[in-house]
Amino acid sequence: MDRLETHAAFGGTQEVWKHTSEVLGCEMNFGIFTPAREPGERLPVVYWLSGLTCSEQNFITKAGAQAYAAQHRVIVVAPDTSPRGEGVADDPAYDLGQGAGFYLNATEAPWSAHYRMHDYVVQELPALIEADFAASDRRSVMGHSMGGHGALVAALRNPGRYLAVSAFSPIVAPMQVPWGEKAFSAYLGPDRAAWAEWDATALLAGATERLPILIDQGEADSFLDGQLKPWLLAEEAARLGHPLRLRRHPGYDHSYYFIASFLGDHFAHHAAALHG
Ligand SMILES: N[C@@H](CCC(=O)N[C@@H](CSC=O)C(=O)NCC(=O)O)C(=O)O
Repeated sequence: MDRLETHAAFGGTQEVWKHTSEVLGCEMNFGIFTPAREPGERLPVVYWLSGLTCSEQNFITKAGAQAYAAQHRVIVVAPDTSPRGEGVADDPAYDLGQGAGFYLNATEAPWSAHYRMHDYVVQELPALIEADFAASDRRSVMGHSMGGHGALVAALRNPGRYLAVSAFSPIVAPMQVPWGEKAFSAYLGPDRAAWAEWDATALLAGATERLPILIDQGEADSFLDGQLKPWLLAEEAARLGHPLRLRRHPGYDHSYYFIASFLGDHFAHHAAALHG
């Protein structure tokens, strides 16, 4: 494992590391912010999952997360959004292939050779973080757009693994929107029954844990009506009695300006559970 960057920030350290992922079969970068801590102290970890076209850099450079992580004494880990490299399948479109891993385990060639982002972010990366950094095994997950979908699905598929979950502008029902239909057709094939295992709205009825969900959504988001449709998850949650808070914000778009505006509320939500 190689450290590519280190920067002092808010009394702690923002780093970027490169490592070889056995699960993905390629080299991967991730960002990790570690607050100031006592010698030997281990801190809980917030995993951030980014959206389409992102690398590990977008969140660590644009969201302003380090101030909140330092305030709440949590580590923040931000992985890349797909396997990468010359030997990894890709597509010229921004919403498929490298930069668009959708946090699932692909079953269809050529994608199945490397695209196992669910197992990477849920299993392999936390195991590395908890072995090689000052991290405890108290975890939470949040994300944006495709990464919001990833956060919701990671929590719903893995009861007991995360103490909190939240999302900004998530793709809540990928089976019902063009981004998800395109990616799931490629990565999972034509059987829509297989798709349901990676769709938060479809998974909610079978959830064995009622972990509260916090969602923030901008009303000036150009993807809101076509790709995101957060009301689909909110309606299903209401039907099932699953705790979900959907906050709609007039004037805010899909960008990191929106994320930065409300990220402090998400850190407070996560920290309450992680330190509780
Ligand atoms: N067509 C656009 C779409 C890319 C985009 O908006 N990406 C978002 C996430 S969208 C859902 O997953 C993003 O986070 N972009 C990075 C950023 O720093 O803003 C395009 O190709 O630009």
